[in-house]
Amino acid sequence: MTDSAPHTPRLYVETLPVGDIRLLIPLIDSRDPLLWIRKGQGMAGIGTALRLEFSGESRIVDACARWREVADAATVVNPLGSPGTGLIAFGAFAFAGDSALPSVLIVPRLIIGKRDGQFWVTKVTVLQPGETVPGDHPSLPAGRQLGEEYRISLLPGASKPDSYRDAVEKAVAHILAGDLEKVVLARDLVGHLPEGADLRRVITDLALGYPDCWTFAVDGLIGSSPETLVRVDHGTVSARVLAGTISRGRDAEADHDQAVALATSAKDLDEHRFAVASVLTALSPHSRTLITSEIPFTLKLPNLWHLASDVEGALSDGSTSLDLIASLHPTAAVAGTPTPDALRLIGELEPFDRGRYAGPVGWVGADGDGEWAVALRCAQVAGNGDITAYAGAGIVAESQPEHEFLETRMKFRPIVEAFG
Ligand SMILES: C=C(O[C@@H]1C=C(C(=O)O)C=C[C@H]1O)C(=O)O
Repeated sequence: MTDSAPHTPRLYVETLPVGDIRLLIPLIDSRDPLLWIRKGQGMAGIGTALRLEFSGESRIVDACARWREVADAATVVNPLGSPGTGLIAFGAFAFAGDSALPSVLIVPRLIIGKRDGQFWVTKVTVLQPGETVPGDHPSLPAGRQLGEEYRISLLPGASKPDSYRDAVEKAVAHILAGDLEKVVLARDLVGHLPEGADLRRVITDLALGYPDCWTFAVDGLIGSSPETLVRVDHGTVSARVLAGTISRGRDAEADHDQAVALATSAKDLDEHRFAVASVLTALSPHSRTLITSEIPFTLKLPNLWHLASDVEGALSDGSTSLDLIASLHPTAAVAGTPTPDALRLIGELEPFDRGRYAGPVGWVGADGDGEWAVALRCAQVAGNGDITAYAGAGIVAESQPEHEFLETRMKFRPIVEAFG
């Protein structure tokens, strides 16, 4: 844990219901946006009341413990009690324990939320010694117009197209040799953000283009993910597992044929089976009532079809959403099977640090409830404006390098188009 604060800050958190908020994106910072929305609902954050950093293999477990201390020490005035109200932290965790990028939990100074016809503002104050109540109450900030339009091309980074195809070939050879069953290999694209560029433009494009996905912005990690790693809400747990992908068809008939081809593809069903099994194995110690359908369904996104399975259950051990992401990450949808062998091969074949790509991104509340997605279809924007986008594909025995390369190209589309 890199957060070395000797004491736990005392947060004073006050939520107030407010009138209709039409749009959240105009409210957030143009260069350091904090956001979590789906179908226009969710939370926006402004400023930083508290930033906790974690690293190493124990980064998620450390975050669980530290968050409990922070929540226990906080005074929360919250007349609403619904998800996202009161004290929350936005979070993004690195995929790997040896990543150079820290994992973070960020408590904003101001949180603005909308959900199921309810609108609220939460103000977070770090109390000074002796202080018991801050002077002022939460109030709605004014939105600001988006900055000028810009277009950025994202080009191959450390992983060039040919080296990606080679890596897939090597991975298939390992699988055929019996070293492992599945590995997810990613590649990267890079670009640079112009001085003064307003990231809310990219976020608006993602949110409008992919309304059914989680559009997120946390510590420079920006994207729109279709995959719910885990959601905890008053004792219930749910997840949406995705693995298995095919392109959309050119017209309605071809599109339908593509969905049928995906739903009957032995290769994709195999990939999917590994992913569902890894989620069930991770969640079953925490829930005795997990339900998932026998066969996956096809999920239609603007850029592709996925095989999907929803998992749901009642929590039997009071786990928080952070406890569960510690158990779940990394799933076979983004690492492979068996996990240790897949991680070793990723380290060997991917010529870059994944950073927070394919790690958990989301939010946690004071009671531990929260929503976490797998950070996919995303890019990390560094403080100096450097942009790195990532996309990967699950490799199994039947995988073909060119096919997997084209699959990553489809998965890059949301982020490439939002910047481009
Ligand atoms: C690895 C990614 O996606 C994951 C891999 C998938 C697959 O291999 O079919 C599908 C959805 C995701 O679980 C990515 O988008 O980068």
